[in-house]
Amino acid sequence: MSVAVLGSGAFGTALAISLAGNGPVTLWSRNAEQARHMQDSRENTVRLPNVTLPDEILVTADIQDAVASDVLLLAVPMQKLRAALMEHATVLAGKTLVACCKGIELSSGLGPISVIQQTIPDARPALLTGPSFADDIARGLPTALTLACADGDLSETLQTELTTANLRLYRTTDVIGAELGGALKNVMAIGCGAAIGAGLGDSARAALMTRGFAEMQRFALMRGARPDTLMGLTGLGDLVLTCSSELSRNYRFGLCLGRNRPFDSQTTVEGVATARAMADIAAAEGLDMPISATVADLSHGTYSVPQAIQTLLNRPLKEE
Ligand SMILES: NC(=O)C1=CN([C@@H]2O[C@H](COP(=O)(O)OP(=O)(O)OC[C@H]3O[C@@H](n4cnc5c(N)ncnc54)[C@H](OP(=O)(O)O)[C@@H]3O)[C@@H](O)[C@H]2O)C=CC1
Ligand SMILES: O=C(CO)COP(=O)(O)O
Repeated sequence: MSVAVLGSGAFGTALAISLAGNGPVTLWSRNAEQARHMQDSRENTVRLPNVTLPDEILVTADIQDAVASDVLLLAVPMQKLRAALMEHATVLAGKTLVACCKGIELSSGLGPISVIQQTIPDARPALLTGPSFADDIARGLPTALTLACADGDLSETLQTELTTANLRLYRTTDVIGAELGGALKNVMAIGCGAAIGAGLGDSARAALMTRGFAEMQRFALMRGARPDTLMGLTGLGDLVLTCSSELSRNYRFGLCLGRNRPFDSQTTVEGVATARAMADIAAAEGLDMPISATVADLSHGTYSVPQAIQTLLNRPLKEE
């Protein structure tokens, strides 16, 4: 089964490198100059420097080269997914499309699978998610991820085809749970980064992770996820990774908020839009999601860190 990756950012490049161990991979970039540079220099100097692209990877800016593959991995940021799909809707029709992004679309409140279903109705959608830093995957370090697909047969096929020497895939048919585990943990990572950045300590981080996880589960159940899905790689696993490592951009963004320092606006930080989406949906549904709402306000500059702390600590006491 041939594989192409659409989107040559950090994650798309890392996945292409890992999959190259299974055979030829096409890595598509929307930027022709960057594609040429990567193909010639065998390095993605912009998004994933200091890692060599194996010879099995063809980097191209010609979408026809990519859509000739059986399976297409979509490695673009969540808020860009719809535009990327719509731009190439004709050639993506009927394809197996595996979203690799983590987030909730702000304009619609939908996750990546639903966005694929809306834009390319006859595509066969799946999702690859879970705890993994692009750098780790690209360096061949062991990683375990979740492959989610509502079609059980396709789920098994993709699990087999996309597993590599260092990338072990588990499968689930709970696409809603898988989507939300990956999306919501980024919101909590921003909150944890802010707490550590502001010097609030590891105990505060543990409290935020635990109570944040309770919010993630509450939200996911409301949206129809299976109760156990978020206990796996896509929920708890990714929460632990992202809330505790400075390799995470969401966590680093939070650190800067906590330290009152600027953050590079060109860096992809999925949790900012997702926090807003999550807080708005929760408010409309009457769900109690204080950490998510606070992270949304903090990320968008409505709250300062001291205000955020006071808001969370001064709430009425309750049962756990
Ligand atoms: N990095 C990581 O460790 C991990 C990332 N992910 C997820 O993967 C997704 C992508 O993240 P990541 O690769 O790190 O992000 P990056 O910021 O490194 O790269 C994003 C890529 O998407 C491309 N892109 C943006 N908009 C479009 C579009 N409309 N059409 C085509 N390409 C587009 C960008 O192209 P250009 O350079 O031209 O702007 C860029 O190559 C995110 O949802 C993230 O949460 C998941 C697990 C790990
Ligand atoms: O999703 C990730 C780890 O699983 C990557 O996290 P960041 O997007 O915060 O860098």
